[in-house]
Parts: sequence; structure tokens; C-alpha cells
Amino acid sequence: MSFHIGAKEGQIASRILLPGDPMRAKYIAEKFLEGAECVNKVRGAYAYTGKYKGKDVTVMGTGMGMPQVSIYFTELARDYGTKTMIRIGTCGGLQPDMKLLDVVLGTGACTTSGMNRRIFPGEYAPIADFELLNRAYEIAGERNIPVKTGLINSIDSFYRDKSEKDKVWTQYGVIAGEMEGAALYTIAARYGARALTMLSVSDGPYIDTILSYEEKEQGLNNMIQIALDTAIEF
Ligand SMILES: O=P(O)(O)O[C@H]1O[C@H](CO)[C@@H](O)[C@H]1O
Ligand SMILES: O=c1cc[nH]c(=O)[nH]1
Repeated sequence: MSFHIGAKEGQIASRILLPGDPMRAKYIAEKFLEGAECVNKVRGAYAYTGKYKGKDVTVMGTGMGMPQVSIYFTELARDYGTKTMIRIGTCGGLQPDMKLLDVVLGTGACTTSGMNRRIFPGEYAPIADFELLNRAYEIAGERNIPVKTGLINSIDSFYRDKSEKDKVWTQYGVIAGEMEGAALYTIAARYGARALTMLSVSDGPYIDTILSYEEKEQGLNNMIQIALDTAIEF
């Protein structure tokens, strides 16, 4: 048990997939894991542990936004000893060539959040674990799933008055906007875990189509499959 997670010692695997949506965690447990058991229900952050290709894997829904997910990322790494943490989220595609459900591997994370400014005396550069990133990239290639790799931006406010300044992220090559990756990379570094943020494009300034919740969630299988195949190698 930790302060916000009810799982008992040993019930959380050393490798964990981290979607924002707890219902995505349930879906993955039911569709991809064998013998999955629900090991946390506290605050609706459902976590399931089961086997994938014979290896223990946990998948846990962490909610949205860095203040909330930082609590889970910290307790998982610090209190449960989680060593491989792969976030599987949705994102806005920030480059004009990006299409719905494109898969993104976040090599590093910019952020609009002030959280890290309270930790570091200068600017910290949160990055993915290179070996995890490299293996995910290779596995995507083996499965013929195209992926885009590059910087993501972890943004504090989903709803905000958009301004011309928002375009600067695109101009400087940032490929996706989401809300948690910078916290994951920072906290994983602090506690000696490997981390990767994988995303699937659900919308964006260059995309007109609006997906329903069901269409969005059902479109995530490619990303989930890459994440699971990568996780079990670590
Ligand atoms: O689909 P998830 O993992 O929740 O990720 C993205 O979706 C949420 C916003 O709709 C934010 O959490 C953002 O990071
Ligand atoms: O955080 C998010 C998630 C999806 N789309 C966005 O624009 N932002």
C-alpha cells in the first residue's frame, strides 16, 4: 500500500503501462492480459496486473494532468519499485503532416508546467529512456506500424485561450501536445526507473475530423501492442 494506491506489496509488476483513462486500463487488461486481477480501485485509478506473453505486466489509469499523475508516478516508482514505466496516451498532433491515430514516441518533453521550476535551479530537460525508446521504435518497425519520434509538449491546461504564441512549438519541431510526459520523465529519473511516453493522435490544429470517445479508444490498439511488446523486454 502507498498513500494513494491500495495494491498490496507484490501486486504491482515492475513493468507498468500508464494510460490516463482508467477505462483504457480495464480494456487492456480484458483484451491483452491473461488472468488479470484488479489490484487498485482507490479514487478510480484502476490498476490491473496479469500476464502478457508469460510476463507480469500492470496497467494503471492515472487520470489527467501533472499534479495528479505525479502522485501515482512517484508512489509507483518509489514505493512499489516499478522500473519500466510506459505512458500510453492520446495527444494533439502539432505538425501539419500528422494524421488521426498516428503513433508518437516522445523523445523528450517540453512543458508549460511550473512544477519542475520548483525543483531545479535551472531548466531541466526531461527525456525518454534511450533503450526503451529504441526498442519501441524497432518493434513498431517489425510490426509495420509507422511511428513519429520527437519532442512532445506537456501542457497544463487543456482548455486555454489559444494565441499566436502557441504556434512556436510547431515552428521549433515539437510534434505532439499532451499533459503528463514531462512529469513521467522527471519522476522516473528521480527514482531510477526507465520511462517512455507513447501517444496516439486524437486531434490537433491541422485535423478537422472529431473522433467520438469510442472511435478514439478503439483506435489505440497499435500503440498498446507496441507498448506491451516493448515492456516485456525490460
Ligand atoms: O489519453 P490520456 O492518456 O488521458 O492523455 C491525454 O488526454 C487527456 C486530455 O484529453 C490528457 O490526459 C492528455 O495527456
Ligand atoms: O492533452 C491533449 C490531448 C489530446 N489533444 C490535445 O490537444 N491535448
